[in-house]
Amino acid sequence: MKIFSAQQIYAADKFTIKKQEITSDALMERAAVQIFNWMHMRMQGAPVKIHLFCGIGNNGGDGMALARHLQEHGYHIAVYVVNYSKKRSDDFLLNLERLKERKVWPEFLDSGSEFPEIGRDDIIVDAIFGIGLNRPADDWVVRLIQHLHASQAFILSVDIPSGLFMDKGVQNPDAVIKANFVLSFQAPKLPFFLPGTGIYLNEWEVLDIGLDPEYLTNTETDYELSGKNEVLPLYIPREKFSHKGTYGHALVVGGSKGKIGAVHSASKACLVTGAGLVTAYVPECGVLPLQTNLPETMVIADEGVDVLNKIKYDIEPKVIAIGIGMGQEVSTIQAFTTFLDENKSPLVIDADALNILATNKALLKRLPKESVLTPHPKELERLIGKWKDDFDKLKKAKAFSKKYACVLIIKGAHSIVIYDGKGYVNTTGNPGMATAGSGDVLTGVVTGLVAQGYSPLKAAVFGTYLHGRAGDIAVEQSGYQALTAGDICNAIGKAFIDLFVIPKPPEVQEQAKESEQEKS
Ligand SMILES: NC(=O)C1=CN([C@@H]2O[C@H](COP(=O)(O)OP(=O)(O)OC[C@H]3O[C@@H](n4cnc5c(N)ncnc54)[C@H](O)[C@@H]3O)[C@@H](O)[C@H]2O)[C@H](O)CC1
Ligand SMILES: [K+]
Repeated sequence: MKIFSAQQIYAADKFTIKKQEITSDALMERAAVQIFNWMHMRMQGAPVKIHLFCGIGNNGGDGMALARHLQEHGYHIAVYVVNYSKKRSDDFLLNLERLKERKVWPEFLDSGSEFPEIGRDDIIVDAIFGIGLNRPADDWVVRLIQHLHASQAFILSVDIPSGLFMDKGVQNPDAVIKANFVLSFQAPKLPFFLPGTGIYLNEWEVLDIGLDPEYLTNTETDYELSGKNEVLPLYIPREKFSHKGTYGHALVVGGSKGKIGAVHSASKACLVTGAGLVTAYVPECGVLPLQTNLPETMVIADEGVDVLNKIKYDIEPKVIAIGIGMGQEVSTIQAFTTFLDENKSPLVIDADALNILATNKALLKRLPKESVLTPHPKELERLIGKWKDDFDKLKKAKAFSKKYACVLIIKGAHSIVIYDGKGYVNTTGNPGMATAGSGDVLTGVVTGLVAQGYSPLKAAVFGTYLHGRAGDIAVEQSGYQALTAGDICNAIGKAFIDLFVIPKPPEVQEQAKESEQEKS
């Protein structure tokens, strides 16, 4: 699914209005009807008080039009105009008039107003600012936002939580609505997925307001979401007459005394992702544990006993994962440098190899094109420098990926794969996966995919999805706290199978759950 910028959404509006020969208020009406239907289906006429806070732009216009539909269906509403500017949009004014025609008189709030009382069990509709926010909100609006939070009522935000910018981070946390739910038009917005801004919403859903498909299909976006629909076409089926050679030989280089487990996790993940052969290259101390615990992998011992000293082998791997548990001893740094000079295979680079690259930036030039780098936030900072906010981070990450022609996987709640000026935002995964070794498994999965012939970019996007999905499947058994990297690894097979499971409609899922409960 594409993630559009604010400018692209405005352009889509224009295009749609022209092509479908409709007025802009007809588009607003569609948006309002969609929200109304969503609410009506859930509330079924319940006599809960709904407070609608509407700005004076088109987001506020949506709120006004929604208020009209709620009123027509007998809902108990109170409408407020958050009067932060004299510059009202035409469609806001039109919908204000339509509301007045129905004898609904909104209360106008400004800097001198006493704010309305809101019950804990009431519902707040937040239509104060939409994607048009372009400067920080006035102090009194910030006070209003705090007042809404203090009520503890459920907050439903229209399009985007008010106070979030589309292209910059949060400067004043008090100036942003914390939404329980966001109903966003046509496509989700980038801030929903970034750590500094995503914390302002619990859940989101997209409502289709019928923007023109021609525009939506033909417009290239800087970001897109990677869900099941996007990754399924990447899947390469296994051939009947294939053999292990078909699926590539992967080499996993890393480990040091006390950190051999990292190589175990990555190698196992590589195997269960489908690589034909996996060889682990470790210091001598790693040979016995790996041979004992992971007999399906082959092991090559470095001349170093506790750390890597040479990185010499006589196989020709299709792909090499390097860095996990490797440490940064002087001899290891030297071995890694020599390795980069001689290496011809595609690379997946993680952990200590990233830290070595960060402190010796000249080495970055020696990476083969399309190397996959998998930094967590601290490793990323060492590579690209400090950032002002998430948007600045993405800009710097894109510049880095361009400069070194590499694929970056920025690990996080929504990992983002960066390549060739574009970001692929992952949709799978859960907080249980913030656990030791989880990243080693990701490295193994991506490596396993490259071994089988996936391009590095496809391997990064698909691998990140599979890794998260495996975590989601595993957490159902383990719970968040007890989830281990081993559980994620063991669920990778199920994540593949799940690609081909067609989700049942919600009511069927509900019935299945109920009959499960009855049985137990
Ligand atoms: N295709 C769609 O998705 C549609 C979305 N709709 C809704 O329209 C808004 C965007 O509307 P817009 O009028 O451009 O922006 P806002 O409602 O966010 O209004 C802000 C308004 O106020 C000015 N402004 C910005 N920041 C401040 C500030 N801090 N203080 C004071 N004033 C400010 C700014 O110049 C704007 O004029 C979108 O989110 C949807 O909700 C359409 O209804 C249908 C199509
Ligand atoms: K809003």
